[in-house]
Amino acid sequence: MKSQETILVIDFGGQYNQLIARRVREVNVYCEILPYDVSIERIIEKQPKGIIFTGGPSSVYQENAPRCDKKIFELGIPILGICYGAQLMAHVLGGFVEQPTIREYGKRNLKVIETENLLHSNMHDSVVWMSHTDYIKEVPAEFTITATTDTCPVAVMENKDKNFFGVQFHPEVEHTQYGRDIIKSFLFETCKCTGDWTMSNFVNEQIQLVKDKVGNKKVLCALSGGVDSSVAAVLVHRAIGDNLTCIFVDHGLLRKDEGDQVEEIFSNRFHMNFIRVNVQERFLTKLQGVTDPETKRKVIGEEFIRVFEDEANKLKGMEYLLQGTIYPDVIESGSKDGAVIKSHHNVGGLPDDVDFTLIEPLRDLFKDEVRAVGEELGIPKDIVWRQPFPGPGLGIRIIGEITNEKLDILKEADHVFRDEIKNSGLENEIWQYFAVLPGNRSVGVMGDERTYDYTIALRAVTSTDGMTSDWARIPLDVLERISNRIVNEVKHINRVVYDITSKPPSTIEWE
Ligand SMILES: Nc1ncnc2c1ncn2[C@@H]1O[C@H](COP(=O)(O)OP(=O)(O)OP(=O)(O)O)[C@@H](O)[C@H]1O
Ligand SMILES: O=c1[nH]c(=O)c2[nH+]cn([C@@H]3O[C@H](COP(=O)(O)O)[C@@H](O)[C@H]3O)c2[nH]1
Ligand SMILES: NC(=O)CC[C@H](N)C(=O)O
Ligand SMILES: [Mg+2]
Repeated sequence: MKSQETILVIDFGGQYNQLIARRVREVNVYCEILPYDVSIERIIEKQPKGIIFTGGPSSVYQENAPRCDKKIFELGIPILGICYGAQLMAHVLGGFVEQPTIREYGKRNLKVIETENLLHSNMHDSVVWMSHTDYIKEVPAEFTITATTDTCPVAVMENKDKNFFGVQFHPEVEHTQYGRDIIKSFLFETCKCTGDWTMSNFVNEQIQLVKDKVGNKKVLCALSGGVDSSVAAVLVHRAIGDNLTCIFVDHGLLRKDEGDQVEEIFSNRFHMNFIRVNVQERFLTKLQGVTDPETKRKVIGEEFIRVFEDEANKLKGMEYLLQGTIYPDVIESGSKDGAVIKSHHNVGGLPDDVDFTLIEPLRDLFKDEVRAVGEELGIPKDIVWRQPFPGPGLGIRIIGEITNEKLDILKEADHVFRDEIKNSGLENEIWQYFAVLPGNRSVGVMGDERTYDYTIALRAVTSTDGMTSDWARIPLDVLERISNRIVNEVKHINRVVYDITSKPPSTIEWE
């Protein structure tokens, strides 16, 4: 049972739901996102201090629009509705929502009529960010309108007695001038949160939870040497010591020399049971002829589990599987009514028949929070700040079929790229950087000869949590050096391109 103050974010399918969660957590208040049709019992069980309804693409007056249980308004818990969430609140409590002739997208000037709970006097007439078609025409009884815009008669509505608030704009996005203050005001003034979500509390609580759950039984840890699984392993090792055995799978889709480096670090620097399994051929055979990205992910996800099962059989008595799954893996693998962006091998890519009980202590955390836990646990900085590397590895950085030849080319090109980033001192400024082999060939000329060879795409992004990202502004002379070195040093590459798309609309990995 979690002891910290909890805010529930009820998901109506909005684009910014994760941002809402981040805004809450970054002021040290724990929150969880739940689907709109979550049962009222589940909500009560979580004992939330407050509830936030997200935006969403539907219109509340449509027959099959997503709605939550009406009883949510009878729990005596403060509710903040954002956009669709505000419209839903108005609709359910007896107001009126309809489609106007003018839509509102982008920045608007908020005119404050009354500075009640949500809007302190310093928020007068500020800029807010809107993204809606429908609007609240009439507020329910006992609600007052506290702010408007030129085109929106109800930009903020409040029922002070019940602590219900509706905002038509999006306080969670940066463009809303006082967005953070509005959310803070809801959390600290209205919900009376104190901000008790800290990483040291989290660590102690998780250690206790793992002890209670596992007792004297044995746990197998899927360890990649990456940030998430290293943090998960050290945390669980604190709880159960030598009953933990880490399995590192070398599936042949790792970067140049990575297998040896991980083995070296974990056998020498950490005092944990560590086993490296070399199953390069096994994975490549399974992946033969596979070109579809989702199929690749599922094949890799399944093979991971089969390898863990084989190892567990050898070791005997392993009931639990510890994975470094984090929140974005879960979100991107698809929520209810949300789209499946890509099946992360450790979540959506898992086979249905898994023999283990999973332990995933980091499942609710964003990447920057995982890093904070790592620091809290005293894990060396080079591991905590290592760039993320996906479990399916180079398998999802080779577009189309994976062959030994393509793997060798990609490993070399990626190595040059990383080496040059390091040489230019940009290592800590870029969140993630790697090479991709798109698999197409094009014509070039080298030493007066025609070539018909592969292209390498470079991908480098800045981000805080991997949920959104921008392409890194690598200086042109650095790019030039990288390109020169790759075409000179890596056989079968005659062209280098740089990916300049943000996420969204792209994703960080190409598959
Ligand atoms: N080669 C591997 N061997 C064993 N387990 C792995 C391997 N690759 C991934 N996993 C498991 O899958 C989980 C998810 O992989 P993911 O890459 O997201 O996390 P990570 O490797 O721990 O951290 P990072 O995101 O920093 O790379 C890992 O936490 C780990 O439990
Ligand atoms: O362990 C993982 N298993 C996966 O299947 C997977 N797919 C993407 N990633 C990593 O997640 C972050 C976001 O990636 P995308 O923008 O490509 O979805 C980036 O950091 C990616 O490297 C994965 N990690
Ligand atoms: N962003 C939203 O939540 C939009 C709500 C609703 N679909 C509208 O267009 O008004
Ligand atoms: Mg990884």
